[in-house]
Amino acid sequence: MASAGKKLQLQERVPLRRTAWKFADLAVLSLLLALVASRAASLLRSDDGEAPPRCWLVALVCEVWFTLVWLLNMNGKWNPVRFDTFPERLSERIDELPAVDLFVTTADPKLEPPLVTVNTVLSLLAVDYPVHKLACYVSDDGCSPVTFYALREAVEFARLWVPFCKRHDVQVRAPFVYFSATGPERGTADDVFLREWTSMKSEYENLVTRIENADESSLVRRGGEFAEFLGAERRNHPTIIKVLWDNSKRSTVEEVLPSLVYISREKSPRHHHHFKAGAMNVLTRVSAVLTNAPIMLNVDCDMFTNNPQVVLHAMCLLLGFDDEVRSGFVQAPQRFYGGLKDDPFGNQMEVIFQKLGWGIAGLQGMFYGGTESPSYKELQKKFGTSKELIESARTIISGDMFAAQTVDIPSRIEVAKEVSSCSYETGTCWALFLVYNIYTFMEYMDCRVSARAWWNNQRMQRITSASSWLLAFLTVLLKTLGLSETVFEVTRKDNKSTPDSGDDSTEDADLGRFTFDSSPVFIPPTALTIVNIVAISVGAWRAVYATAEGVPSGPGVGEFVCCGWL
Ligand SMILES: O=c1ccn([C@@H]2O[C@H](COP(=O)(O)OP(=O)(O)O[C@H]3O[C@H](CO)[C@@H](O)[C@H](O)[C@H]3O)[C@@H](O)[C@H]2O)c(=O)[nH]1
Ligand SMILES: [Mn+2]
Repeated sequence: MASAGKKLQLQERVPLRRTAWKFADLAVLSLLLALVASRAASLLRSDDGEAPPRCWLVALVCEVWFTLVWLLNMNGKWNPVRFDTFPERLSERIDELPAVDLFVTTADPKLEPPLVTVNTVLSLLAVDYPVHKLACYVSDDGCSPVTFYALREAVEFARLWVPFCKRHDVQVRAPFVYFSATGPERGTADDVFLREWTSMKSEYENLVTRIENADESSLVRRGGEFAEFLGAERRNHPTIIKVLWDNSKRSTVEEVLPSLVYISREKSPRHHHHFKAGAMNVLTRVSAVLTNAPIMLNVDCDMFTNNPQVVLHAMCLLLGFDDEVRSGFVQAPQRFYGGLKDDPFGNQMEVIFQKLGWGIAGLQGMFYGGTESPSYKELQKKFGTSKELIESARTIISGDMFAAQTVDIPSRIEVAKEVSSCSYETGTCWALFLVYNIYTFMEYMDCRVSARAWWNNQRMQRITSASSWLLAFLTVLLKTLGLSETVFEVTRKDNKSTPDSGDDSTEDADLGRFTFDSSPVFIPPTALTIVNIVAISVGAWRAVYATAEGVPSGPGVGEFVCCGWL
């Protein structure tokens, strides 16, 4: 037992070397400083008592801001570390392991199909951890009898699925992913396995059919367990709590399933429900009176654990320090399943998670991503409200603060147009432009993310910073001034595990494309594009005119490249 000798180390903090990157960091920084210095100098120099052009000031502000962001970014990435965990060493401390409450939130049976939530729950029920120390709570803000029914059916399936996964050491325990592979992962030589695999697959298909055919009104008419859903309006109903599986009385090692509890918290038009945060608070309170585990793990309904040992890995980090207070939560990196090839929408964040995530881990510990994060409940309560702060800090530090650049480049172009004879731009600006882009490109190569993905991310950064970030800024401004309320729209989820293998060819063709609708979110980037196209056309005309007339006042190559790049 553990007391018999010195406990084996559960985790190791491995510093990652990045000497060459540090030089690159400094190179970009010195170019930025040189640019700011020369901009400031030329502003001061502006002779004849004439006021310097206003856009020069704007450019200076943008460049200073960009330099500041770079400085923060650089600091965040400076000394990255990786944490290696040794879950096998926990085997001798099994009795000491703390209980864990697993939380899943879902909000809308249409946008978040119950089958998606069911898969998340199944992958959690099947994790490698002492079963009687686990309890899973599902919060349903949709107050949907279909979601409840789906979970009820899922329990029956789980009684077969969980032992199957553990017997055969299945790696991905979300059935929709597991069965989307062409055949059983193991060699066909194993007869028993093959038979079980085939029968599990057909059990799962039956489950899918039952859930997909479930119909709200006929479920409610069934009465019994469903009676409480009768007349329950989504935004106005009392709390519904249902224990779908209870292993508290039978806490033997043979027990196959963790407890599973369904909760649809009370809603009333008179009280704000605070979206996911509100749901999490209710989950914390309900679990406190039922199982009251010291640790909780929070997962959104469209996620699953891709590693059955995830809770054990987390324990290595939560218990692995001499002073346990030092570790308040563990953040698993988000990997996207069914993500499109080459990240056309720039939202897979692989490079950010690796570069900045490990960097921040080296400073003080990972930032809180809002999900996939086992944590001590006490700390959660304490810092719960500061999540926005942490997230905004993340955005501020993150490498994609290109927002500055989007404002930056056009203003620089304006400046350049007024004084095209000014020559410093050719030096510092070009070097900065090249070094900066090569730097971000190399980061993608380093993380083994394709060049295409880099390009797509560059594009999307321009679009998001000019659209959603700009509007988000305005929204926060309006909210702060008390002029409007923020609304949260749940994003649509589906459970296709391989988007590019579907047979709906028209839908496939549109997968990597942007869908434009009437949303005002598209106005700013479209306006910017038009302005730049006009600028290029006018510039081209002026360049041709200037060459023809022999007057040296046409725009330079820099202007064209910058306009095009933007
Ligand atoms: O009223 C609500 C609204 C949402 N949710 C749940 O909250 C989660 C996140 O909602 P989603 O629409 O998927 O938003 P995302 O933009 O994907 O959320 C990301 O960003 C959020 C805010 O930072 C984090 O909380 C999430 O974990 C993270 O996945 C989902 O499980 C929802 O079911 C609720 O429970 N109640
Ligand atoms: Mn989500």
